[in-house]
Amino acid sequence: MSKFTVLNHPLIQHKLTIMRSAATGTRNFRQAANEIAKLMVYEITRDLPLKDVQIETPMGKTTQKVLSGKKLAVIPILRAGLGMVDGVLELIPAAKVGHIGMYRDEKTLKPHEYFVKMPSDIDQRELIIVDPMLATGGSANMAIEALKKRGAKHMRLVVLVAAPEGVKKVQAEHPDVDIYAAALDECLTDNGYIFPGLGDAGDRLFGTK
Ligand SMILES: O=P(O)(O)OC[C@H]1O[C@H](OP(=O)(O)OP(=O)(O)O)[C@H](O)[C@@H]1O
Ligand SMILES: O=c1cc[nH]c(=O)[nH]1
Ligand SMILES: [Mg+2]
Repeated sequence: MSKFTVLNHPLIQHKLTIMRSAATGTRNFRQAANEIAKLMVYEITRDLPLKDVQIETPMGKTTQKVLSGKKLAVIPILRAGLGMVDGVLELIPAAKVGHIGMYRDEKTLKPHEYFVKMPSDIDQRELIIVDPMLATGGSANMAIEALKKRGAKHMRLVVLVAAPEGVKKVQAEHPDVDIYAAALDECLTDNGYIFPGLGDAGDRLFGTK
């Protein structure tokens, strides 16, 4: 079974409350999404491998640490996942970005894939899949499947708000994919929205309601 971790740093909780509030407009919603993504990536990259390098400071020679060059890629699930990409890239500016487009049918809640464009070497990269919402888990599962079909081997899923139903579904179908969330909410509503959640993340990020 994969790990499910809630990253509840006080700054993350504070910014998530801003996102949840119906009074928050597009600009502040978008800013908070990127800031939380950045804080979450800071937390989940604690285990990145380091290697020794010889450098020279103005005072003389020394051996110090740098990242060992593990290759990373950020994979936003469109549209709403785009709202987290800039935050991640602020900390990992050299990461490649692969896009996967999915929309959820409003009536059936079934996900539909409409776009996939990945870096050619995703089989050799550690993938960080980002999407603000993990509701039924259908979209995340289909995205992970699409990545595995293209050779991806190592990936983690980073979401802002998760519903228990979605966590259970991804863990059941993809026990190799660890999940990180800023919050685990109570439940899904009858029409498949997370409660208390933050509403429709894509619409709030892009002002399309
Ligand atoms: O866990 P699920 O039940 O599949 O729901 C979660 C999905 O729904 C939202 O996307 P949406 O379909 O609204 O597309 P959008 O990002 O274009 O708004 C969200 O960003 C997730 O991708
Ligand atoms: O609460 C939800 C569930 C799915 N997608 C969203 O944007 N919000
Ligand atoms: Mg949406």
